[in-house]
Amino acid sequence: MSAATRAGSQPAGSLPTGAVAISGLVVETDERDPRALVDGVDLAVAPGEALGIVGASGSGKSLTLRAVLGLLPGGTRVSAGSAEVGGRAGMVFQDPQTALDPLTRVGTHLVEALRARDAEQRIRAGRGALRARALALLDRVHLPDPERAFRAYPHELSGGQRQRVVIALALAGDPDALLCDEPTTALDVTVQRRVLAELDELRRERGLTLLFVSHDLAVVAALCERIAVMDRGRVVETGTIEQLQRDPRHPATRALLAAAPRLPRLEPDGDAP
Ligand SMILES: Nc1ncnc2c1ncn2[C@@H]1O[C@H](COP(=O)(O)OP(=O)(O)OP(=O)(O)O)[C@@H](O)[C@H]1O
Repeated sequence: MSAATRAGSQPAGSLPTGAVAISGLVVETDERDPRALVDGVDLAVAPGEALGIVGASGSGKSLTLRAVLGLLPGGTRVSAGSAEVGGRAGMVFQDPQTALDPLTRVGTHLVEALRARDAEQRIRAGRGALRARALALLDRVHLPDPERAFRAYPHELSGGQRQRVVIALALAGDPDALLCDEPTTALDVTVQRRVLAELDELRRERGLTLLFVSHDLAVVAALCERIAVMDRGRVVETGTIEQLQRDPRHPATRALLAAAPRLPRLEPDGDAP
């Protein structure tokens, strides 16, 4: 999907492929007496960079990410500034249930996504070729039995497997940037670590830009070289995890550090629970 949300009059599409640019972004409630939910956010992500947005619940992380995708929820709107991504964006959200139609087999989801991407490039592949590409994607995200997963309905897979399917689905669109909103929050800690390792590997392999939202500083620190801390609709501090740990300046940063005393490293082991 190519996504751009803008309130200004600049021409779209001038960003380098994979770059994300958020500039003076204000998201308000869509009321006569509007309230600012995101209040002047500036963030730039270079192609191939991983930026984490971390903050307490309600700080405006999801709305910022959704503004980049042009997918703000009803009742909210961009009232100033802009948020855009250069090239195609793939998204991975918290709840695989919402990304996967329960009545549609995993293979069908993937084949449709691949066909849509082909159509953008005016390519028409046959069923067999699409199926082979779908199976390769399921294999790529380390699903233990791609053939079985291809035939399965979403509820027939574990939570970790479903989230891998969602990642495969995002990859089917051949994204330049991957935008993730709490993609592992619903998973238990071991599975969470493996899915994060998977995202990290994909990112390095494909040179993907990553914009990753979480309330959990440990998760963001494991994956992202730069971290933006949000509080009440604003970015209050930005830095590497080392900088934030050494010299946290904002109370919101200190609170997040206190909630994540141990900052884990990723430990990929190839297993797919
Ligand atoms: N559709 C909506 N209409 C009105 N207010 C909304 C809407 N969606 C979100 N908000 C409000 O905007 C603020 C920011 O929400 P957002 O979802 O971006 O927070 P968040 O940091 O992602 O939190 P969480 O970690 O809980 O998802 C919150 O106060 C929330 O209540």
